[in-house]
Amino acid sequence: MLVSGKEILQKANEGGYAVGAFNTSNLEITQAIIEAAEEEKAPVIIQVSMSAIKYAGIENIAAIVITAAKNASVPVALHLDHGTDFNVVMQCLRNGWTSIMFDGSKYPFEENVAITKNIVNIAHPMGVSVEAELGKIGGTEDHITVDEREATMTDPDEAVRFVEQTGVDYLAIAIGTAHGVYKGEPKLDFDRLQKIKSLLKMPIVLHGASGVPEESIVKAVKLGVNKINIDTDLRQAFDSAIRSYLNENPNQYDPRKILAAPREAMKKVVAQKIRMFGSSGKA
Ligand SMILES: O=C(CO)COP(=O)(O)O
Ligand SMILES: O=C[C@H](O)COP(=O)(O)O
Ligand SMILES: [Zn+2]
Ligand SMILES: [Zn+2]
Repeated sequence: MLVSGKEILQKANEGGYAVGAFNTSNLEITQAIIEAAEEEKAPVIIQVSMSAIKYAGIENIAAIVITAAKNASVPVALHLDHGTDFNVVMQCLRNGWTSIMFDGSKYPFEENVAITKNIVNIAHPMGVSVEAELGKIGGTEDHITVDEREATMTDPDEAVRFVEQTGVDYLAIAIGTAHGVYKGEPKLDFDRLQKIKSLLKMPIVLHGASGVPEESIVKAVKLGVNKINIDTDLRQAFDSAIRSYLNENPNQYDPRKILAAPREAMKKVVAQKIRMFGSSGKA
């Protein structure tokens, strides 16, 4: 069933577990996510970035995810990942998205508040939930020092003011994770997470969670993370499965046969993450 992001994440917050938010850009990734969630009897969030929307076409990807979500036996939300363009946010609202992230982290605080608040005012009457980002979650390839990374982390008091002024439903925070493939082991600022959760008590979102060791994920969930974003781990599962399939079957040219192996590999990763996040059996 297709539901709002808030419906899924409020329950996760009350129950002390996290829900996986997996990025899709096509049919096979969407099938892998939904099939794994159904087998695990878990709620799930399927998210589409602006570049994925550009790749697939907004109506195509909406039709794929919304149809699959409506037919699913578990709650599914369709979420815009890192929306930075007001017009794209409006297009998603018109095309049936049930959750929106407005990422205004590149703006000064007041400007981020103003744009986010405007989006909340439009989305909420439509039953659509809103995620915002405070602090900056960069990429692993951003060449910044540890001190610089620290300076981009979410300030707990600022987070309180931000949520009060915008009315967002969940907040993405920067506590040391980054998008993409980690070079070393990521160091998470758990004290900062604990402080933010104790002040806000709302669902907290962790971006850049691919490649973060299981014990850190489990600790982050215990301290109040309720939405965990995974993209890179699925891309890598797709990549290695399709390469080995084609190595072993060099004469295969049927796309359906070629894509079956990576779809299965991604499904296994999604199921394993769902169990790690504690949302198995929570549908
Ligand atoms: O945060 C993400 C999407 O918003 C995904 O992060 P990863 O690159 O670690 O998978
Ligand atoms: O946060 C970034 C996500 O992994 C989406 O990446 P993308 O913009 O390449 O689709
Ligand atoms: Zn961001
Ligand atoms: Zn992200």
